[in-house]
Amino acid sequence: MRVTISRKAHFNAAHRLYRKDWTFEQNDTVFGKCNNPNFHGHNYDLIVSVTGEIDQETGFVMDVKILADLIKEEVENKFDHKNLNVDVPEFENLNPTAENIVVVIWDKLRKKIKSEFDLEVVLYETPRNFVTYKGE
Ligand SMILES: Nc1nc2c(c(=O)[nH]1)N=C([C@H](O)[C@H](O)COP(=O)(O)OP(=O)(O)OP(=O)(O)O)CN2
Ligand SMILES: [Zn+2]
Repeated sequence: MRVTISRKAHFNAAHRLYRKDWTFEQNDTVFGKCNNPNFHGHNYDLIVSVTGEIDQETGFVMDVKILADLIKEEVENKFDHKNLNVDVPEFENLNPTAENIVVVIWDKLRKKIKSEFDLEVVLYETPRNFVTYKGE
């Protein structure tokens, strides 16, 4: 019997969507206002879901406090109030789109969560735009 537990989290970050190897005009055509050289920000919301068997002794799939601390350490402390392009090494040469951000977050968490658990991350870039990654 596999059950999913989920934890919501939040971070605020700035970014610019562009490719360093394209001209400003090329970037403007593809990324529009998101190519603003002065960056812009989002209030990102995150839902991290872990699926696994219920431990018969504890009744937990995983202690949600452990999951919350992990998200704080691996995501919030590294991304909150940061400029993703400038401050976060993973995006030095990777465009910080919602798609790329969710994969970076999933990779960070996957390394810290036991392989017996499935992991899914949903990232809201705006209240209406969100992406999902589960390692497939
Ligand atoms: N596939 C993607 N498309 C877009 C991404 C992305 O990460 N993946 N990102 C952006 C920009 O980051 C942009 O800043 C999004 O903001 P905005 O267009 O203002 O967001 P909304 O759609 O929620 O705003 P509306 O008011 O509904 O226009 C763009 N595209
Ligand atoms: Zn944006």
